[in-house]
Amino acid sequence: MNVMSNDPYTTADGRRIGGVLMEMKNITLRFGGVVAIKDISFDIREGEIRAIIGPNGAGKSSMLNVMSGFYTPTEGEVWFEGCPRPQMRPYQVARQGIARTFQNIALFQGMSTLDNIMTGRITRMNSNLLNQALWWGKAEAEETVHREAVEKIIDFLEIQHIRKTPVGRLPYGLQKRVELGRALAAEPRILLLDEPMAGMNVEEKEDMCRFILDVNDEFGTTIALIEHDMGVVMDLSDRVVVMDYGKKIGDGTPDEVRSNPEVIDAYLGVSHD
Ligand SMILES: Nc1ncnc2c1ncn2[C@@H]1O[C@H](COP(=O)(O)OP(=O)(O)OP(=O)(O)O)[C@@H](O)[C@H]1O
Repeated sequence: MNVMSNDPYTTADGRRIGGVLMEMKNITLRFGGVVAIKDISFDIREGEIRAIIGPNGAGKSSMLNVMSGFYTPTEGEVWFEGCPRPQMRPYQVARQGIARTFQNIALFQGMSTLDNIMTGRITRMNSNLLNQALWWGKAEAEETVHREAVEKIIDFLEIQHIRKTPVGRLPYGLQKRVELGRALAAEPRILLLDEPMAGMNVEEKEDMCRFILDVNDEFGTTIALIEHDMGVVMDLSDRVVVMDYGKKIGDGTPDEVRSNPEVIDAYLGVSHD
C-alpha cells in the first residue's frame, strides 16, 4: 500500500481513506516583509487524520487560517472537492463544511454546554429569523432536529453531566471537549483543530486523543490538526506535514517523518526558541 498515491485504501485499523478532499497548492502567505508560509503544497484525503507540525513560529497557525478562509493566501490556491475555492468569507467556508476549534478557547462563557454546542448548528439552520423569533412551524420542527443532533454529540462526548453548566465554570479539558462538540455540531466534512491538546494535563490529553480518534472512526470526519508537540500527533495521524520557518520540510506517514533527517535536525535536534 502506498499512502502517498491517490488510490483509496484501508488503514491497518480498518478505516477507509478516500480520494483528495482538500488541496493546498503552492501556498505563500506574507505579512508585509514577513513570509509566514513559503510555497507549500499538500493534500488532505477523505477520512484521514492529517497533522501539521512544526516548532514555534513555523507557520502552522497561518496555514490553518488559510485553510479556514480567515486568511487569503498571497499566492497559491486552496482546492476543495476538486475545484479551486474562490475568495470566501470564513462563514462561507463554514457553510462549505469546514469547521474549526481555536487554540484559546472561544466559547460563550456564560452559556451552558448545551447552548454552546447548539450555536454550532447555525450554519445548518434554514428557517428565517422571523419564524425563529416567533417560534413558528418550520422553526419549531427545525429546532427539534437540531436538538436531537446536539444531544447525540453530548452523549458521544460523555458530557451529559455538564449539559446545563455554564462553560466558564468547567475545567479546561472539559471546555476543550465542549468546543470540539460545537465544531462537530456543524457536521463538518473537514474538522480543523488548532493545537487541541495545548495546555492539557496527561489525562486530558489522553481523553482528547481518544475523542479525536472516535470522531474520525464513528462519523468518518476528515480531521486536520496543528500541533507543536510532535509526540502527541504521531500516534493519532495517518500522515504528517512538517513545517519549519514557513517551509515544508517533511510530508509522509509518522514513521517516514520520524526518520527524515531534515525533520530530526530542524525539529528535534535544534531549538528555535
Ligand atoms: N498577523 C500577523 N502579522 C504579522 N506576522 C504574523 C502574523 N501572524 C503570524 N505572523 C508571523 O508569521 C510567522 C509564523 O507564525 P505562526 O503563528 O503561523 O506560526 P506557528 O507555527 O503557528 O507558531 P506557534 O506554534 O508559536 O503558534 C511568525 O514569524 C509570526 O510572527
